[in-house]
Amino acid sequence: MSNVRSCYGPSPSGSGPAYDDPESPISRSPASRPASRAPGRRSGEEPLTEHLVDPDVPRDLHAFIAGLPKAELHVHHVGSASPRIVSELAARHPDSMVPTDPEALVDYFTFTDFAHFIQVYLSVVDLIRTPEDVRLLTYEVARDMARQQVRYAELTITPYSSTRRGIDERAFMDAIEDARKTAEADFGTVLRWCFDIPGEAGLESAEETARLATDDRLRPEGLVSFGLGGPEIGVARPQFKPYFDRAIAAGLHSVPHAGETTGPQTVWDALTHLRAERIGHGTSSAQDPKLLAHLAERRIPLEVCPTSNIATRAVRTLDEHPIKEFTRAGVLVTINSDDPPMFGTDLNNEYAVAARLLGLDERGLADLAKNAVEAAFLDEPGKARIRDEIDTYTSSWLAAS
Ligand SMILES: O=C(O)c1cccc(C(=O)CC[C@H]2O[C@@H](n3cnc4c(=O)[nH]cnc43)[C@H](O)[C@@H]2O)c1
Ligand SMILES: [Zn+2]
Repeated sequence: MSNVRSCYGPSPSGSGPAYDDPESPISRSPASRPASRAPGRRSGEEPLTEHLVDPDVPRDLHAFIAGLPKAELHVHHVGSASPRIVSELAARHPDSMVPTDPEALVDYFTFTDFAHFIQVYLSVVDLIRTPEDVRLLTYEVARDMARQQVRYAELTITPYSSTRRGIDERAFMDAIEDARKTAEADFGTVLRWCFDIPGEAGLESAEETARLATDDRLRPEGLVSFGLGGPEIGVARPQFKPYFDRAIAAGLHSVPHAGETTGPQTVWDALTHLRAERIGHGTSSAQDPKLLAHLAERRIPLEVCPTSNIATRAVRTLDEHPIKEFTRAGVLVTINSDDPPMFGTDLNNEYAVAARLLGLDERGLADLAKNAVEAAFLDEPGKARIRDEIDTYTSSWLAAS
């Protein structure tokens, strides 16, 4: 059993904050809620997961993070399905093997290793069977993001997994686009897509993903990048070069996972063969000083997902996470949640983890949030808007302190 539990269980730090989604059937009692934040510091509704409070991070800093406008660059579509969404989908498809009982989900979302995580992940993929399921998932994920003050997110979607399960490709694209536009209008969160190849599914999946991403009749307006996910062991990056070449030629950015569960050579391969512009995880880059120097010099960002790395056992403990080595080497670090409910985290918690591991105060956290804006595949006016929001929020927070 992993020492990191799902959102229903103890915190990554082991101190036991439990999931407190106000809509969750197992919200904590008011008595167990964290003390209220300083009055007048932020407006709007409660953050989604105020429960995730690292005791080593000052409460005020948690409150600052909760209100900080953020961008997220590495977060999976199906992996973002909250217990509330999973329950709703499981109710629609009662023959599914995914438990609906929150207590059972605690164990279900506890992983022995990366392969086990993928096995569980695919059982949740099996819950997405109709275009309406796709629309519901996408829209509700945006709602959850907006509650964490996420202004912009690049959501990694694996269209192959849906089309091979029989969802019509046109209806799939319409569903994500409809959800994207409605969510932006309703919540103000801008969504963009990264279509990823599930590498372990072979070159057939690469062909299908490249086709869906580059066919002008299908390609959704919100698509900005092309990725490669799933297990890395035995799934060499260079074989995907022709598919990335096609995607890049069609104007998409290259953002493969690399160095999550294998060594730094995989990151080099992603850079050399797949022309990666950002690296998903890149955790093992820390083992290769030349690689770190290369990433820093070329300003190739790492999409760091600390809690994910513990949950899948890619890294043993948070204190052993190489994030500090990345920043020390001058690498542009962005903070992300990967598959937040499955890993018992959310983006706010990942910022709190980063604050602790990097010793950041409010200004440091604001800079971290701006790293994600810099690394985003968003136009300059869009970036400037979020940066201004971050600066205004931070200045008024500090002025009130
Ligand atoms: O959909 C299928 O039929 C299928 C068949 C064979 C293999 C696969 C996959 O390997 C799907 C993996 C899927 O996992 C996603 N994901 C989510 N979190 C992570 C992560 O931390 N690291 C790598 N991959 C992750 C990713 O989007 C893959 O496409 C599917
Ligand atoms: Zn990922």
